[in-house]
Amino acid sequence: MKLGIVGLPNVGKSTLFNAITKAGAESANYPFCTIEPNVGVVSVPDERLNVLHEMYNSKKTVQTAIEFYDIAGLVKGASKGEGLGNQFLSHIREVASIIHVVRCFEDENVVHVDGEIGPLKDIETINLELIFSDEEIIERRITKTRKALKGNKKLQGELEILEKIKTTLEEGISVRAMDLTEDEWNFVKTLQLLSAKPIIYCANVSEDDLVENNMENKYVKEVRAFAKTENAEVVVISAKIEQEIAELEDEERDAFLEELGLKESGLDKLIKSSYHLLDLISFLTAGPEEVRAWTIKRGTKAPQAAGKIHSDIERGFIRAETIAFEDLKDHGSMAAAKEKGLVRLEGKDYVVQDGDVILFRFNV
Ligand SMILES: Nc1ncnc2c1ncn2[C@@H]1O[C@H](COP(=O)(O)OP(=O)(O)OP(=O)(O)O)[C@@H](O)[C@H]1O
Ligand SMILES: [Mg+2]
Repeated sequence: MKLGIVGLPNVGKSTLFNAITKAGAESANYPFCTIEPNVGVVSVPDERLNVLHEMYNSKKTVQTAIEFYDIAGLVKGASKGEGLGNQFLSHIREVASIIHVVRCFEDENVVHVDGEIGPLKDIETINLELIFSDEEIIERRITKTRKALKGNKKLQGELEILEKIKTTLEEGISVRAMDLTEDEWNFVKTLQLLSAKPIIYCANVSEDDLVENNMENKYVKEVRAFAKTENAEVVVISAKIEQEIAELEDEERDAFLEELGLKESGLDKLIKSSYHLLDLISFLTAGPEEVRAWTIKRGTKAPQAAGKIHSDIERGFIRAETIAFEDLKDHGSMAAAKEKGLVRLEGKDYVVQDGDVILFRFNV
């Protein structure tokens, strides 16, 4: 489950990556500084764990993690081999979701590959490369499906979706913006299209905009307007400041954030949003030894969730003693919540919800 950080050269991708992962990837003020993708594992902040940690007086807290890929800058013509060309399109193919960094800061000292700042044009440049690459895939697939259709009439439905996708791509619109049924999405997922990947637009603003303008400027507005057409989320950050913040110790960090008038760093917000973008949720386990968040796909049933902890628990699954985190928090302890009848005994068909605190009963 990886996210790829994508964008034009020199817009702040590696700076953001370093801030998120504290990894120290090379970032520099020249285009194509990054060639091979950097990979970083990032803990997902979860305040619920702090509450449980206090409640259980646990020895240890374990957060979940996701992986970020810092990909090389993409330029116009990449789908035809320009810049670093198909090589990084293939890196994008490997990730489940995309963080698209868009330059929204003015700084004469930082080169823009097109000579001027223009978020809409930048977004379009990147998206079109992904769209061109998808077009090739779709065309090949349509040819193949037409041939196979002669022997198998069932493929007619698929062909219709493929044609619909082709038309959308030809209009320069990403597949993720399409209005499709659940069945159609399930089919689309099998096609591995780049423009179908879920996306967050990450607007990278200057320090001044962060402090003085409440993270808004005319560029961010452009990004928001575009993102809306795809129902995509926008997260505003200042990568440069975030990198500075990331280098601080926890206490200094809190003080600095307060000084800037921020409740949480933009990064924490970005990481949380990224987690949801991957369609992941967390269930929690708690005890005196450890409190821990576990990652599952939304829609996972109790036994498979248990399998994340240990395959024996999945195999011998009896039931899941489950309580919603908020209920547990409101009552202060498991015993009090139990008394109020808030702990449910869930069976093998129960679909685990985000924030469920679970104790699995099993038998092997
Ligand atoms: N919010 C910001 N304000 C001002 N300068 C910034 C901001 N974010 C990044 N920069 C600067 O922009 C330059 C390019 O950053 P970075 O190397 O992270 O870009 P990149 O997108 O990874 O580029 P490449 O595609 O070449 O790898 C650096 O000098 C960095 O300090
Ligand atoms: Mg870079």
